[in-house]
Amino acid sequence: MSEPLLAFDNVTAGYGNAVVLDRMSFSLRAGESLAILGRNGVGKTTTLETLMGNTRVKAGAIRWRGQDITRMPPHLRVRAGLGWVPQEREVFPSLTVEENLTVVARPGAWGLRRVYGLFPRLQERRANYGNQLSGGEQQMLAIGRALMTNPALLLLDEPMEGLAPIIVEELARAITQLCEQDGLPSIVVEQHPVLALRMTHQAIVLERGTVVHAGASEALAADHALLDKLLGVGIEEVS
Ligand SMILES: Nc1ncnc2c1ncn2[C@@H]1O[C@H](COP(=O)(O)OP(=O)(O)OP(=O)(O)O)[C@@H](O)[C@H]1O
Repeated sequence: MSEPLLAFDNVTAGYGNAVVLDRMSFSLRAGESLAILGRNGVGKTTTLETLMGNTRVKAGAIRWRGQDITRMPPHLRVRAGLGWVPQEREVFPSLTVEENLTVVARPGAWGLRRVYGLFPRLQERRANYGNQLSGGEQQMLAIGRALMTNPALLLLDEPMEGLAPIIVEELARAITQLCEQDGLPSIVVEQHPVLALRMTHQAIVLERGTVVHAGASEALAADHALLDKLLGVGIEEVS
């Protein structure tokens, strides 16, 4: 089998002396999307932070496109193709939508026109400032901005958090389109398993910083008893 796009190999990592990830292993193949699920505080965000180089790795290795990036500084990881959409969105408030997008642009297939095609709402709001946007629009802008860097992998940390159901649907459609039609792999950290499993090919479930389940998203979504066991999701919530 060919080398995975991304692999965590027994990664132990945390903040200072605190260990959050405990010998974590998982991999992602090219063209696939992965959901990272788990209850509060199990290390989902820390997994993305570790991938971006923002934690202290004590043991194990991270390989990206065949290269060991375990010790690579964060800015070089961005240059190597990791596109990070932080949970806080971090839209620049005093720049317009269009400026927010163009300020980070790097050459590649993604440009303004394509981002506006994915999120027509951003085009309508292109002259508005970051601080004039709704939460949903900010999230679209955060994703659009990551796309403008022309990443090879998109990392989304709880993209739906706090958003109205209609916006959640719009974002879910866009994220699914990115992977299915545009062939852009993604990792989605989500509190809501049903939504995350719908948008992804593969899923891992974490408990106390380690992977306790790995498999196809569709299979996990259909196994209500397993979902309940792993995540405490009642059957009524998954139907
Ligand atoms: N910057 C930090 N410094 C120290 N400890 C941290 C830091 N960020 C997170 N932690 C701790 O790491 C553990 C895992 O947190 P993390 O945010 O990765 O979990 P999560 O699964 O994403 O949770 P949630 O769904 O609540 O966001 C928690 O115990 C948290 O308190």
